[in-house]
Amino acid sequence: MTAMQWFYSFLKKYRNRIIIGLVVATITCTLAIVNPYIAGIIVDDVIRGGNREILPKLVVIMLVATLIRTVARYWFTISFEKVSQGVLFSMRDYVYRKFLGQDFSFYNKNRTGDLMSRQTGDMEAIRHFVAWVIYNVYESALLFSIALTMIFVADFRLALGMVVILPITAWVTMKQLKSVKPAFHNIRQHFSSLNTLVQENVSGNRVVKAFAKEDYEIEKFDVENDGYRQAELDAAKIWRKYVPIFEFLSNVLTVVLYLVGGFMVINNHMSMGKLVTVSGYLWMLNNPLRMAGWLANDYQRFVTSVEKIYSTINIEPSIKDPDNAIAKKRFNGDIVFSHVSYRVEEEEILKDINFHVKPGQTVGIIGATGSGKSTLMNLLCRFYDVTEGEIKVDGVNVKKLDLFSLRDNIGMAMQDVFLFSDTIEGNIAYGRPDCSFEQVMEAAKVANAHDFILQMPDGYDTIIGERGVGLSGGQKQRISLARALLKNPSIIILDDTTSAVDMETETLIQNELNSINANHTVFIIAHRISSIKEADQILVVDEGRIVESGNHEELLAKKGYYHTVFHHQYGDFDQIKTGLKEFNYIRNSKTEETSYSGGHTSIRDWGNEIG
Ligand SMILES: Nc1ncnc2c1ncn2[C@@H]1O[C@H](COP(=O)(O)OP(=O)(O)OP(=O)(O)O)[C@@H](O)[C@H]1O
Repeated sequence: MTAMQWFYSFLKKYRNRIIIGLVVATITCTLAIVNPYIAGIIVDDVIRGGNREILPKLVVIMLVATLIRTVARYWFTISFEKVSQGVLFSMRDYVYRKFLGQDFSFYNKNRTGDLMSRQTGDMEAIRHFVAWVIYNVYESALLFSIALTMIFVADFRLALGMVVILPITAWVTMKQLKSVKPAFHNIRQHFSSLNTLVQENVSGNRVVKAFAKEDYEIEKFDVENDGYRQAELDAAKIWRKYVPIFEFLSNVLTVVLYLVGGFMVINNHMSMGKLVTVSGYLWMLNNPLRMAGWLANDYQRFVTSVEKIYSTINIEPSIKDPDNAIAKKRFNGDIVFSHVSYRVEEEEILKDINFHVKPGQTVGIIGATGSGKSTLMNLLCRFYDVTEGEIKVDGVNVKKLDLFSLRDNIGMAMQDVFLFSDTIEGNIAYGRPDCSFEQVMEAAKVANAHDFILQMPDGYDTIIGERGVGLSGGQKQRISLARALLKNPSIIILDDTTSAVDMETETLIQNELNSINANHTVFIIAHRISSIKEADQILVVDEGRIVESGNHEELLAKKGYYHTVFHHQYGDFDQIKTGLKEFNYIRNSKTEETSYSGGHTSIRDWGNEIG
């Protein structure tokens, strides 16, 4: 399918309405011949022939024709506006769905500003084409043809003199269309870049301010802004060259008419009334010629926008539902990674990963930054596909599973927390909008968010900003955790979810999680050993490989990577033991309202205290 065929598929729905609109436009164009024609009769029969009694009748006909033209024109312009809005609505919806259906790779490659431009500026160019350009092109061509026919009827020699203009006009129009095309592509490119810059600066305004980079960003914006202005000027430079040509051609018509026509009237080859009639048709010839340049521009803008949108959405996502996809309401959470490797171009991100997680188990994943921990989970969720090996959930390769079913069974609290501009309740209930308020509260309690939410100005109804502005990092993480838990999924993925909360809160969250864990397979990605120590299985990832696995005690006994990290985080073990004894002594001798909640403090807390 070409870009134009794709566009036509939206227009098709309105074919009847467009045809009716064009029929009405035909009527208005045809009625345009009435007034000049009657003007000629008035000159020849009323003024020169003295037949005054027909004058009122002629005037009434002129008025009625004008009235019908005005009403009909109003009707069909509104009709085309409605069609354009309808086309735009369906197209915007389609493009939006396409965007949402795309995979992570699509969003890695496309800038947000570009995608925004497709949905705004490009859509507007299409709306303008449907609402205005279609009927104007039709009307111009029709008016021109009708006028030329009428002049032919009046006097074919005069008409032949005017026809000479036609091939020249067609040639100039084609030339303009061809030369403005790259200029409009350039404009769209600059518009997208400008959009991207504004979007990034608005989203990242805190970073800009924190680094006092306002001047730098303004300079960058000025460069883009100037680029956009220049692109518009370059395009204008091209099409402006053609405006005087069309203007000249339309004036040539006037000159030809009065020169040839006047000559014929003087030599009595044509009546004065006919010359008046023909000169009345002149605007019907001139206007289309003057409009030709503008219409060519608008058409080219429209073509560029359709091509841009189509090329953006005409990318098949590499991750999609397989044929005969297997869907399951609830998975047990049995997960097997078997010889899984993941490569991006030449870079091996994950290499020969093997592990088995039984339903209800908790798996801790630890490793240096950039070692591939999040990628493991991205593969499980099929945000990307493995390049080798396979991942099975409940014995079925994830590539054979229905994507919705797979992802609906996974509750993920991502490393990079994104909260919507909505109430806290709305954010937590995002995955289960039909849940009750009590369920929202329950999830918030497990995520240890309930208390701080109640302290917010409107509690659960507090509106939080686009990126959760107004909340601390730890608070955002806890809302994101509550959002993941509320789905009650069979698989929970917590990617660095408690990195920004204090140790005490983390302990509380872990205890709450432990109480609900039986029904869920849980993955906890963390840098702090404290977060994963209790896990049934801990995977130590280094440079894309699992270098160690086992539970906490087994890994310590191995005296490998995990052991080293443990000692980095907790210092000397014996010293910790002694320290813990002292700490417990101090704590027990304090009031019961010690800041460390009874029973939750462990070696790791102490380790961090002294660390
Ligand atoms: N789709 C991708 N395209 C290109 N590179 C990728 C892709 N996915 C992952 N990577 C790269 O793979 C490496 C591992 O990334 P990953 O996010 O899994 O690390 P991580 O262990 O979770 O790190 P951190 O602890 O900092 O979150 C990084 O170098 C990352 O840039």
